[in-house]
Amino acid sequence: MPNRLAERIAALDWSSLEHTLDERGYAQTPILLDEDQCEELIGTYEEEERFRSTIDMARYRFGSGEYKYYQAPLQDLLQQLREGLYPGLAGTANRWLARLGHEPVYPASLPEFLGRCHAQGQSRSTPLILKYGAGGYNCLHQDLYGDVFFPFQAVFALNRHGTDYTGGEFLLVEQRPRAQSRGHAITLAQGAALLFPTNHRPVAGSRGYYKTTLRHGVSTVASGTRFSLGIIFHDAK
Ligand SMILES: O=C(O)CCC(=O)C(=O)O
Ligand SMILES: [Fe+2]
Repeated sequence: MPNRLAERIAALDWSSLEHTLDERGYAQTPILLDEDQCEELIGTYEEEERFRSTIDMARYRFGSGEYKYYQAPLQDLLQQLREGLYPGLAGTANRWLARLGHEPVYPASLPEFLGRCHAQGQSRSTPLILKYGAGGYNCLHQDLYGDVFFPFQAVFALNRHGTDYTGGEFLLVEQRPRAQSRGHAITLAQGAALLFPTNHRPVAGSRGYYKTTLRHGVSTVASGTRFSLGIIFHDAK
């Protein structure tokens, strides 16, 4: 059987994604995971041996809901997504560094980048699946798990907004220097990903680029159950 996920990843229009990332800071991909693949991933949720840890978000006051970090080695689907999305994002990560006056630091491939994480003692796998029931939410946060971090991450909607759940919009809040913050509420199609900055982004100002700080979260799920998949590229301490 042809590997359709690999084809869909290979067919991504990076010049358009890069343009959108540069202009808006975040970009949605077309549908990369079909319904069966989304269901397969949701199905892993109860298979405890696949995970290295389970977090009850209320316990840490992260929100209300639960998430689980997949144990390495990742299943093919997750490995393909993580490796396949990395190179296009690394180009933008390096371009953004240049805009802020820094040298490029992100290597071209995920294995090289993970090698750096591991050399810094960050070797715990970070891709995760999240589940929120009615009333669930995720407080605004950043996912930095050590000194080495990749400046983009991806989140996939695994089920259908409006059908499987209502509410539960993805939230991205951009804190501008000496100005009020701007919020974006985003609903993703099942199987599509949002690519967004983990930490900062450069914005064009009248005297060159300045840096804004981004945080993300999820608004309250009004009804149903919402599942999502987070692809974080750096490993954790
Ligand atoms: O459930 C969501 O959409 C947010 C997930 C999240 O915080 C992440 O992937 O880092
Ligand atoms: Fe997150």
